Amino acid sequence: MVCKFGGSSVENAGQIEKVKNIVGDSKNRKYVVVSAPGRDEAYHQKITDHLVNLATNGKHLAKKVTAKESKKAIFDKFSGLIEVLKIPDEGLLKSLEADLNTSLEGEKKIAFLASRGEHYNAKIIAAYFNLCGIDATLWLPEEGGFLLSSDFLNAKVLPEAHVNLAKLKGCESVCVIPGFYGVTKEGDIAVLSRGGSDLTGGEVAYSVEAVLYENWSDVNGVYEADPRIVKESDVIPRLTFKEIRLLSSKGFNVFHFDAMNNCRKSNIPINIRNTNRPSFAGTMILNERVPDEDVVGIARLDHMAYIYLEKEGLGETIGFTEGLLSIFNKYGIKTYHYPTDKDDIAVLLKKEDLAGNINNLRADIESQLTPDALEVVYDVAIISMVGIGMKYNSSVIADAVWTLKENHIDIEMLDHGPAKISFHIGVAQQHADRALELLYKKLILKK
Ligand SMILES: Nc1ncnc2c1ncn2[C@@H]1O[C@H](COP(=O)(O)OP(=O)(O)O)[C@@H](O)[C@H]1O
Ligand SMILES: N[C@@H](CC(=O)OP(=O)(O)O)C(=O)O
Repeated sequence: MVCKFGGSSVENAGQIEKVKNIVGDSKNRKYVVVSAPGRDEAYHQKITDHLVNLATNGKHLAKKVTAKESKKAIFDKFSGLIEVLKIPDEGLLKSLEADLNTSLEGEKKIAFLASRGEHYNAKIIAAYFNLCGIDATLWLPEEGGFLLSSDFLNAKVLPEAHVNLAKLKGCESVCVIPGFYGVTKEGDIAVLSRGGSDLTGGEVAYSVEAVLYENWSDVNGVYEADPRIVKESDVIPRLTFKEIRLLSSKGFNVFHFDAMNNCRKSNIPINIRNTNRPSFAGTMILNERVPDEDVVGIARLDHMAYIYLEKEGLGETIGFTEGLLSIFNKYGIKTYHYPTDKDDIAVLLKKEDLAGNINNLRADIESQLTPDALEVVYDVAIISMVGIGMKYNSSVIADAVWTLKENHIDIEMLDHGPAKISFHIGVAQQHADRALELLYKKLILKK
């Protein structure tokens, strides 16, 4: 079994003790992937964010934490862990200090520093396991060869990484593996996208042909809707890979949406569980389940915008959509949906991605595609209903539309996913919380 423990599960000594108990509870928990500690005590920021803030000279954290303050927060976190867990220091803090003063520059510096949270946490956790009588071996990506592409801040896993990880198969002791980072063929440290320890866990599970990938966090499983907004929301016992991929790409931040790809191919189930409530079964993610309900989860993306274009016959012009998307690509802007019709198209994206880009983007679209009209609509929330049962009952779309109409909430956009297991409704951001609650009550709570 592979177990990944997220930042909240390894945030402080008390949490790390819970992790030790969970790992010690079953001999099958052989591969333990750990994140950087979650939030620090002084600023309540993730240690990874402090590390990026240090690397960017204080530009990363919005609430004006200086690079010096971040450095202190990182140092305090690790020295606190070493002290409370009674880890023999053996130069750990000296080596951390040296790393924090790296002479690297640019993206290499950001990636290297960002990786230090996982690096030092794994060292501390492996040492702590051994102190507590769990025979543990530390497997470092730079030594074992978790090989990544040279896109330093959003690296991709290379096939050789699987070959090297597979060497861990049959390992006698518990292998402690830092998540989120790896090494390029040139020997530089690179990181996966944010939340990437989930990805490391998935790659390990695939490589060692695990029977189960446990993903431990601070929630009882995947909830039907974000539990911070919809209080009545309950844990979903079973989800398919396709459903969780849709939900997590649309705002369910509990699990990285690319982390299940290899598990899905190899039919390795993923179990989302709570480190603070290990007796709860959590959510099981599988290739197949019985669709007892139409809508199983409702996700939401906030503060979106869409660019609306009108031009006669654009829907039938070969290459129009491709040309449009390549313009967004040029500015590094991620696009979400692009519903299209005979004479118009709308492209959904994050409002924040337009900041600083909108003038140039508009100029490029106007000169290259000569639209008759181009309008930008800001502050839209996209609510996504997902469930394999919808394939057999699309009348839930009518229920959703009627519920919003009855409550005087205008629909800005409606898009039915081609697999017929999702549909997306855009509403003004100001109505987002109410719309989510109303849709939850109508489509899920009615059960
Ligand atoms: N539908 C959902 N179900 C469960 N958690 C959700 C959902 N949507 C958003 N979340 C958030 O995801 C968080 C867990 O993911 P994450 O912050 O990555 O944890 P970790 O740091 O332990 O990896 C929860 O604390 C919760 O606030
Ligand atoms: N620490 C990294 C990687 C990660 O996966 O973290 P977490 O498990 O806390 O989401 C990040 O913050 O992006």
